[in-house]
Amino acid sequence: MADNNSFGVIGYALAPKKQNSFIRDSLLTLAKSRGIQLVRVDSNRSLADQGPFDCILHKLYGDDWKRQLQEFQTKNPNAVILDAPEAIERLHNRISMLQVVSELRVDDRTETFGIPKQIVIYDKETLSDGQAWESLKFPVIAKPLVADGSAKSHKMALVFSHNALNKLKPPIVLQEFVNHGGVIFKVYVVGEHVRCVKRKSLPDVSEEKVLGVSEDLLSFSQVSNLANRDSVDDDEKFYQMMNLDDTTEMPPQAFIVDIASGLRRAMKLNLFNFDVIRDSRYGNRYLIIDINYFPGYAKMPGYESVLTDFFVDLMHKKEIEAEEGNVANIDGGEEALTEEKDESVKV
Ligand SMILES: O=P(O)(O)O[C@@H]1[C@@H](OP(=O)(O)O)[C@H](OP(=O)(O)O)[C@H](O)[C@H](OP(=O)(O)O)[C@H]1OP(=O)(O)O
Ligand SMILES: Nc1ncnc2c1ncn2[C@@H]1O[C@H](COP(=O)(O)OP(=O)(O)O)[C@@H](O)[C@H]1O
Ligand SMILES: [Mg+2]
Ligand SMILES: [Mg+2]
Repeated sequence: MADNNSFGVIGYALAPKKQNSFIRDSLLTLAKSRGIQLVRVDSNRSLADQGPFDCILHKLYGDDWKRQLQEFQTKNPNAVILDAPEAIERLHNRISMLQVVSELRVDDRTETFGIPKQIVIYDKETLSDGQAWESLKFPVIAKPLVADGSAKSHKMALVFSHNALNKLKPPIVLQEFVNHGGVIFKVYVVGEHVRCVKRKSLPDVSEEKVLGVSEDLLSFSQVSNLANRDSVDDDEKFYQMMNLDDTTEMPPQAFIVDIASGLRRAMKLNLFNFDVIRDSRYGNRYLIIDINYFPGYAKMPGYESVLTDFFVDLMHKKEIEAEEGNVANIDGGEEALTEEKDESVKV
């Protein structure tokens, strides 16, 4: 329930692990000091029976949850759903996830970007049919087609030759492995805020290594996320483990911001991150390999103030839109509060 000092109540619906990592006292306290109350949605009760909420922050899956959000929105047309389930769903499939990158244009830069060459395989028969993968250069990374947050959806395999393909279980995406110096850039987006950090990635694979490997398939999972947040009590130590103490140059911030803004608008999402690698063959070519909805923001130093600023901003925009008599859902599209009057509050 809203108290007198509150100008915004945000209901959060998160899986227990996410709740533990994201909803920290430091976030609650800072948000509260700026008039934002974060209230847990009770998963044992219908969402529509709870509130009042100005906004729902969520990372839950399934038809039942989607129905609950719809029901809540019908009952509370002025509430903001962060983000729309239909927009999030695009990220649950590793092909549709990256399609949006191919459609994106960023002008006037010396850097270029794209996605690695990839194909999708739906069944075992296609896997044994050489024609399907003959245009791909090995090694390739086999990724589960579905990216639904399950442990299974993060299980990858580095495949050195086509002989190992029969060990894989479709539906999968086969994506060319691109040498990138063992460093990955993670770009966290919170509305208009964009923060790029570097993390450890898979090491480069040389031609000799490909020829010399005894195993033709190497399985791995969440390489860039090996330090367990819960096992590292000291924030400083944690950041040291996750962020590389090396000399790898960061990509130009303006370039990253352009891509982030383009993705935000195209996907109509406010809360996401994307993984970028720099192709070692060129030095100024960047490849986007993964996009995640509502990622581990708590790993971003100072996440409390970034998220609080975003919530405060959102409430202001909502207030203005309400005065104009034009409120419903927000999406990541367009600039804030544009002239056009459609049914959405824009951020
Ligand atoms: O939990 P964390 O902090 O490791 O966050 C995970 C993300 O790590 P990152 O912020 O990119 O380092 C992680 O990113 P990656 O896929 O590892 O690039 C996912 O976003 C993951 O969500 P899901 O399992 O795909 O639904 C995120 O997991 P959830 O907490 O959302 O389940
Ligand atoms: N095409 C690629 N070339 C080189 N390394 C890659 C490629 N795709 C993925 N990786 C490595 O594998 C890791 C996991 O892949 P990713 O697509 O990000 O899956 P997840 O959703 O589990 O994070 C990346 O963080 C990166 O280290
Ligand atoms: Mg990733
Ligand atoms: Mg991912």
